[in-house]
Amino acid sequence: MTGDYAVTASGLTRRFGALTAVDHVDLAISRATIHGFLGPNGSGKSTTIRMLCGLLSPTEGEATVLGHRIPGESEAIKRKIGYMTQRFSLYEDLTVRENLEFMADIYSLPRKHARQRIDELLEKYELSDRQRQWAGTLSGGQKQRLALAAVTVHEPELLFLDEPTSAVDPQSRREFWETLFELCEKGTTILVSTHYMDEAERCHRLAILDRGRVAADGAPQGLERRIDASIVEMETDDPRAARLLLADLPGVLSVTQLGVRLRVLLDRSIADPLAEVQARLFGRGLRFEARLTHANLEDVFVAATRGRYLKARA
Ligand SMILES: Nc1ncnc2c1ncn2[C@@H]1O[C@H](COP(=O)(O)OP(=O)(O)OP(=O)(O)O)[C@@H](O)[C@H]1O
Repeated sequence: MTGDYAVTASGLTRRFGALTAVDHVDLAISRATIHGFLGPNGSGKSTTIRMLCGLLSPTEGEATVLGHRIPGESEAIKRKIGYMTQRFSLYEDLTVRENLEFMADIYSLPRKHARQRIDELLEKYELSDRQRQWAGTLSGGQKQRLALAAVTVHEPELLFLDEPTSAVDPQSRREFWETLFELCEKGTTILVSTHYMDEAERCHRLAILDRGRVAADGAPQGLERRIDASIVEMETDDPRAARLLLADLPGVLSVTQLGVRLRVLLDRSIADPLAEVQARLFGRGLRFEARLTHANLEDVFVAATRGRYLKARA
């Protein structure tokens, strides 16, 4: 079975003292797909990735990465993967080219092959004319491109990208994702963590992590169809008052304001969510219009985490 999958995990768990950072996570990531990890700060995304890279030992559970077991075969895994962190892990006082040469050296690429590969990557990531510039002086988008070039010098079969787009602008994010799809089409498997819903939506499959557990797992469109909540969208002349009235209605998971519109998520157990919302607002001096609507990925995230994070922000 592991032949079909680049990564499998069963009951993968990591504790730090009393804290369970990753709590019995199961995974099956097909080869040549993009698999997303979506989750709030501290939900265990980085810790899971670090275990799968062989950098951190699990407290419990099992996993295979490209057919190798972790943690026992971590050394074999490290040669076949690329791992890019939020901070890009570049050597700021080396030049762009030296950063790539250093990585080629780590992976023992023969000198001639390394030179060709580095030229190819500099061209591909539009860094040829900056190859003698210190990496520390590059812009955020350029650093990101160099970091991706650096972790793909040895043409890894599997890429772990831990929030790779958190420090770059929307245009760079878009271009970065186009590159990920190109790599994926050529056979690379990618596991990417993100806080952005639009990025999560682009993954072939997605795991939503919450407090170390997989709270939902599947193709983004499937998750939207199978959501465990009802959604009422409404327009009102006093969104703030309506939001306050709805926030404590039993069964309401979250109320999000979008200009004059409100998006209300209610527990699936409520038989007639539209009637509940209307009953709460009637006779309160508000003008409003409400309707049931389809879920988007943010709704799935809120339902999977039972509104914990949006409610906390409201
Ligand atoms: N080495 C460590 N020692 C102690 N606690 C740790 C260690 N590494 C992570 N943790 C804790 O484990 C939990 C999960 O952290 P992790 O970095 O995996 O979350 P995350 O989902 O990647 O968060 P973010 O989105 O902020 O990067 C956090 O509470 C964190 O403080």
